[in-house]
Amino acid sequence: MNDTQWLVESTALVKRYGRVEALRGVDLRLGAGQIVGLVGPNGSGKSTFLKVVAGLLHPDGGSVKVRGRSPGLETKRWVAFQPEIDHLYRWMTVQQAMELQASVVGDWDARRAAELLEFLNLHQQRRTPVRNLSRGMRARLKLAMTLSRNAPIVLLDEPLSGIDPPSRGRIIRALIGQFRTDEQVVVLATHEVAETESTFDRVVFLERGTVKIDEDAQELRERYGKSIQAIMEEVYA
Ligand SMILES: Nc1ncnc2c1ncn2[C@@H]1O[C@H](COP(=O)(O)OP(=O)(O)OP(=O)(O)O)[C@@H](O)[C@H]1O
Repeated sequence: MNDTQWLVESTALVKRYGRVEALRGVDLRLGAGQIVGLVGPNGSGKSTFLKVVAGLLHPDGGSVKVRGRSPGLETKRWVAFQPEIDHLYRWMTVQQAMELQASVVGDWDARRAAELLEFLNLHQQRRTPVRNLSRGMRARLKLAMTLSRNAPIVLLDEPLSGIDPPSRGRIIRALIGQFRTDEQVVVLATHEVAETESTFDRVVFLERGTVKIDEDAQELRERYGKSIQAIMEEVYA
Protein backbone atom coordinates (compact mmCIF):
# COMPACT_ATOMS: atom_id res chain seq x y z
CA MET A 1 0.00 0.00 0.00
CA ASN A 2 1.36 3.45 -0.79
CA ASP A 3 0.83 6.47 1.48
CA THR A 4 -2.36 7.72 -0.09
CA GLN A 5 -4.12 4.39 0.24
CA TRP A 6 -4.22 4.70 4.01
CA LEU A 7 -7.15 6.79 5.11
CA VAL A 8 -5.26 7.77 8.26
CA GLU A 9 -1.57 7.28 8.95
CA SER A 10 0.18 8.57 12.04
CA THR A 11 3.90 8.19 12.52
CA ALA A 12 5.62 8.83 15.85
CA LEU A 13 2.82 11.30 16.56
CA VAL A 14 3.38 13.55 19.56
CA LYS A 15 0.92 16.04 21.02
CA ARG A 16 1.55 18.13 24.11
CA TYR A 17 -0.60 20.46 26.16
CA GLY A 18 2.04 22.57 27.86
CA ARG A 19 4.06 20.03 29.82
CA VAL A 20 1.49 17.24 29.50
CA GLU A 21 2.44 14.83 26.75
CA ALA A 22 -0.95 13.48 25.63
CA LEU A 23 0.38 11.46 22.67
CA ARG A 24 3.87 10.03 22.93
CA GLY A 25 4.82 8.57 19.58
CA VAL A 26 1.64 7.03 18.18
CA ASP A 27 2.02 4.89 15.06
CA LEU A 28 -1.29 3.88 13.50
CA ARG A 29 -2.42 3.07 10.01
CA LEU A 30 -6.12 2.92 9.30
CA GLY A 31 -7.48 1.62 6.02
CA ALA A 32 -11.01 1.40 4.69
CA GLY A 33 -13.37 -1.36 5.74
CA GLN A 34 -12.96 -1.38 9.51
CA ILE A 35 -14.64 -0.28 12.69
CA VAL A 36 -11.77 0.44 15.06
CA GLY A 37 -12.48 0.46 18.78
CA LEU A 38 -10.22 3.09 20.35
CA VAL A 39 -10.11 2.25 24.03
CA GLY A 40 -8.06 3.06 27.09
CA PRO A 41 -8.31 4.63 30.52
CA ASN A 42 -9.20 8.26 31.21
CA GLY A 43 -6.53 10.59 29.93
CA SER A 44 -4.85 8.01 27.69
CA GLY A 45 -5.08 10.27 24.63
CA LYS A 46 -8.10 8.97 22.71
CA SER A 47 -9.82 12.34 22.22
CA THR A 48 -6.52 14.03 21.47
CA PHE A 49 -5.76 11.53 18.72
CA LEU A 50 -9.18 12.06 17.13
CA LYS A 51 -8.81 15.84 17.32
CA VAL A 52 -5.43 15.73 15.60
CA VAL A 53 -6.83 13.56 12.79
CA ALA A 54 -9.82 15.91 12.52
CA GLY A 55 -7.42 18.84 12.10
CA LEU A 56 -8.49 20.60 15.30
CA LEU A 57 -5.08 20.22 16.95
CA HIS A 58 -1.65 20.35 15.35
CA PRO A 59 0.96 17.71 16.13
CA ASP A 60 4.03 18.73 18.10
CA GLY A 61 6.11 15.91 16.70
CA GLY A 62 5.92 13.12 14.16
CA SER A 63 3.23 13.33 11.54
CA VAL A 64 -0.34 12.49 10.73
CA LYS A 65 -1.69 12.09 7.22
CA VAL A 66 -5.27 11.90 6.12
CA ARG A 67 -5.43 10.29 2.69
CA GLY A 68 -1.80 11.28 2.35
CA ARG A 69 -2.32 14.95 3.27
CA SER A 70 -1.57 16.85 6.44
CA PRO A 71 -4.82 17.67 8.27
CA GLY A 72 -6.23 21.02 7.22
CA LEU A 73 -9.11 22.57 5.33
CA GLU A 74 -8.81 20.11 2.50
CA THR A 75 -8.88 16.98 4.66
CA LYS A 76 -11.80 18.19 6.82
CA ARG A 77 -14.24 17.27 4.08
CA TRP A 78 -13.13 13.65 4.34
CA VAL A 79 -13.54 13.48 8.11
CA ALA A 80 -16.87 13.31 9.95
CA PHE A 81 -15.92 14.03 13.55
CA GLN A 82 -18.35 13.76 16.43
CA PRO A 83 -16.77 15.39 19.46
CA GLU A 84 -17.63 14.36 22.97
CA ILE A 85 -18.59 17.91 23.91
CA ASP A 86 -22.01 19.26 23.14
CA HIS A 87 -21.45 21.65 20.24
CA LEU A 88 -25.10 22.14 19.27
CA TYR A 89 -26.74 25.57 19.20
CA ARG A 90 -29.39 25.46 21.90
CA TRP A 91 -31.82 27.81 20.18
CA MET A 92 -32.04 25.75 17.01
CA THR A 93 -34.66 23.10 16.46
CA VAL A 94 -33.62 19.55 15.60
CA GLN A 95 -34.55 20.24 11.99
CA GLN A 96 -32.52 23.46 11.88
CA ALA A 97 -29.48 21.74 13.39
CA MET A 98 -29.67 19.06 10.70
CA GLU A 99 -30.12 21.70 7.98
CA LEU A 100 -27.17 23.71 9.21
CA GLN A 101 -24.97 20.63 9.14
CA ALA A 102 -26.27 19.74 5.66
CA SER A 103 -25.32 23.20 4.42
CA VAL A 104 -21.76 23.20 5.75
CA VAL A 105 -20.66 19.71 4.75
CA GLY A 106 -20.35 18.71 1.14
CA ASP A 107 -21.33 15.08 1.55
CA TRP A 108 -24.77 15.20 3.19
CA ASP A 109 -27.03 12.26 2.42
CA ALA A 110 -30.58 13.60 2.88
CA ARG A 111 -32.19 10.20 2.57
CA ARG A 112 -29.97 8.69 5.21
CA ALA A 113 -30.56 11.73 7.43
CA ALA A 114 -34.32 11.12 7.30
CA GLU A 115 -33.81 7.42 8.01
CA LEU A 116 -31.52 8.13 10.94
CA LEU A 117 -33.92 10.65 12.49
CA GLU A 118 -36.62 8.03 12.39
CA PHE A 119 -34.39 5.20 13.57
CA LEU A 120 -33.08 7.26 16.45
CA ASN A 121 -36.62 8.31 17.44
CA LEU A 122 -35.99 11.95 16.67
CA HIS A 123 -38.44 12.38 13.83
CA GLN A 124 -41.23 13.54 16.13
CA GLN A 125 -38.90 16.07 17.73
CA ARG A 126 -38.04 17.90 14.52
CA ARG A 127 -39.51 21.17 15.78
CA THR A 128 -38.19 20.78 19.31
CA PRO A 129 -35.46 23.26 20.27
CA VAL A 130 -32.17 21.63 21.18
CA ARG A 131 -32.38 23.27 24.64
CA ASN A 132 -35.49 21.17 25.37
CA LEU A 133 -33.88 17.87 24.43
CA SER A 134 -32.55 15.54 27.10
CA ARG A 135 -28.83 14.76 27.11
CA GLY A 136 -29.50 11.38 25.51
CA MET A 137 -31.62 12.96 22.78
CA ARG A 138 -28.85 15.45 22.06
CA ALA A 139 -26.41 12.54 21.80
CA ARG A 140 -28.76 10.91 19.27
CA LEU A 141 -28.96 14.15 17.29
CA LYS A 142 -25.17 14.45 17.20
CA LEU A 143 -24.96 10.88 15.95
CA ALA A 144 -27.56 11.53 13.24
CA MET A 145 -25.65 14.65 12.15
CA THR A 146 -22.39 12.71 11.89
CA LEU A 147 -23.67 9.52 10.27
CA SER A 148 -25.69 11.43 7.65
CA ARG A 149 -22.43 12.33 5.99
CA ASN A 150 -20.76 10.25 3.33
CA ALA A 151 -17.28 10.89 4.68
CA PRO A 152 -14.68 8.15 4.27
CA ILE A 153 -13.37 8.74 7.81
CA VAL A 154 -15.83 8.75 10.70
CA LEU A 155 -14.52 9.61 14.15
CA LEU A 156 -16.90 9.15 17.07
CA ASP A 157 -15.83 10.29 20.53
CA GLU A 158 -17.95 8.57 23.21
CA PRO A 159 -21.07 8.56 21.00
CA LEU A 160 -23.17 6.59 23.52
CA SER A 161 -22.49 8.93 26.41
CA GLY A 162 -25.83 9.93 27.93
CA ILE A 163 -27.86 7.43 25.92
CA ASP A 164 -29.92 5.02 28.02
CA PRO A 165 -28.50 1.48 28.05
CA PRO A 166 -31.59 -0.22 26.52
CA SER A 167 -31.34 2.07 23.47
CA ARG A 168 -27.65 1.55 22.90
CA GLY A 169 -28.19 -1.68 20.98
CA ARG A 170 -30.37 0.21 18.50
CA ILE A 171 -27.73 2.89 18.16
CA ILE A 172 -25.02 0.32 17.56
CA ARG A 173 -27.18 -1.33 14.90
CA ALA A 174 -27.55 2.09 13.28
CA LEU A 175 -23.80 2.40 13.28
CA ILE A 176 -23.36 -0.96 11.61
CA GLY A 177 -26.23 -0.32 9.23
CA GLN A 178 -24.64 2.84 7.95
CA PHE A 179 -21.21 1.35 7.75
CA ARG A 180 -19.98 0.78 4.22
CA THR A 181 -17.22 -1.77 4.56
CA ASP A 182 -15.45 -1.05 1.34
CA GLU A 183 -15.15 2.73 1.65
CA GLN A 184 -15.07 3.88 5.25
CA VAL A 185 -13.14 3.60 8.42
CA VAL A 186 -15.04 4.27 11.65
CA VAL A 187 -13.02 5.02 14.77
CA LEU A 188 -15.10 4.61 17.89
CA ALA A 189 -13.48 6.01 21.03
CA THR A 190 -15.37 4.63 23.98
CA HIS A 191 -15.46 3.40 27.54
CA GLU A 192 -18.63 1.44 26.75
CA VAL A 193 -16.62 -1.57 25.60
CA ALA A 194 -19.16 -4.22 26.61
CA GLU A 195 -21.86 -2.58 24.53
CA THR A 196 -19.75 -1.75 21.50
CA GLU A 197 -17.17 -4.51 21.17
CA SER A 198 -19.39 -6.62 18.92
CA THR A 199 -18.94 -3.90 16.28
CA PHE A 200 -15.14 -3.78 16.53
CA ASP A 201 -13.06 -5.27 13.74
CA ARG A 202 -9.92 -4.02 15.37
CA VAL A 203 -8.96 -2.77 18.81
CA VAL A 204 -6.46 -0.03 19.53
CA PHE A 205 -5.70 0.32 23.22
CA LEU A 206 -4.00 3.51 24.30
CA GLU A 207 -2.25 3.93 27.61
CA ARG A 208 -0.56 7.17 28.62
CA GLY A 209 -0.34 8.34 25.04
CA THR A 210 1.12 5.19 23.54
CA VAL A 211 -0.39 2.26 21.65
CA LYS A 212 -0.35 -0.81 23.91
CA ILE A 213 -2.49 -3.06 21.73
CA ASP A 214 -3.33 -2.84 18.04
CA GLU A 215 -4.91 -6.09 17.04
CA ASP A 216 -7.76 -7.73 15.18
CA ALA A 217 -10.68 -7.87 17.65
CA GLN A 218 -11.42 -11.57 17.18
CA GLU A 219 -7.76 -12.56 17.41
CA LEU A 220 -7.44 -10.56 20.61
CA ARG A 221 -10.45 -12.34 22.15
CA GLU A 222 -9.06 -15.73 21.14
CA ARG A 223 -5.58 -14.94 22.42
CA TYR A 224 -6.90 -14.11 25.89
CA GLY A 225 -9.92 -16.42 25.78
CA LYS A 226 -12.21 -13.64 26.98
CA SER A 227 -14.19 -10.65 25.84
CA ILE A 228 -12.45 -7.38 25.15
CA GLN A 229 -14.33 -5.88 28.08
CA ALA A 230 -12.92 -8.63 30.34
CA ILE A 231 -9.43 -8.09 28.94
CA MET A 232 -9.70 -4.38 29.72
CA GLU A 233 -10.95 -5.09 33.25
CA GLU A 234 -8.64 -7.93 34.20
CA VAL A 235 -5.45 -7.42 32.29
CA TYR A 236 -5.19 -3.66 32.08
CA ALA A 237 -7.07 -2.49 35.17
N1 LIG B 1 -7.13 21.16 26.60
C1 LIG B 1 -6.28 20.51 27.37
N2 LIG B 1 -5.38 21.17 28.11
C2 LIG B 1 -4.48 20.52 28.90
N3 LIG B 1 -4.40 19.19 29.00
C3 LIG B 1 -5.26 18.46 28.28
C4 LIG B 1 -6.26 19.08 27.44
N4 LIG B 1 -6.98 18.10 26.85
C5 LIG B 1 -6.48 16.94 27.30
N5 LIG B 1 -5.46 17.16 28.15
C6 LIG B 1 -4.65 16.11 28.82
O1 LIG B 1 -4.14 15.26 27.82
C7 LIG B 1 -4.18 13.90 28.24
C8 LIG B 1 -5.01 13.08 27.25
O2 LIG B 1 -6.35 13.55 27.31
P1 LIG B 1 -7.48 13.00 26.33
O3 LIG B 1 -8.70 13.81 26.57
O4 LIG B 1 -6.96 12.92 24.95
O5 LIG B 1 -7.68 11.51 26.88
P2 LIG B 1 -8.89 10.49 26.70
O6 LIG B 1 -8.28 9.15 26.56
O7 LIG B 1 -9.80 10.96 25.62
O8 LIG B 1 -9.61 10.62 28.10
P3 LIG B 1 -11.13 10.29 28.56
O9 LIG B 1 -11.29 8.82 28.45
O10 LIG B 1 -11.16 10.76 29.96
O11 LIG B 1 -12.04 11.07 27.66
C9 LIG B 1 -4.74 13.92 29.66
O12 LIG B 1 -3.63 13.93 30.54
C10 LIG B 1 -5.48 15.23 29.73
O13 LIG B 1 -5.51 15.74 31.04
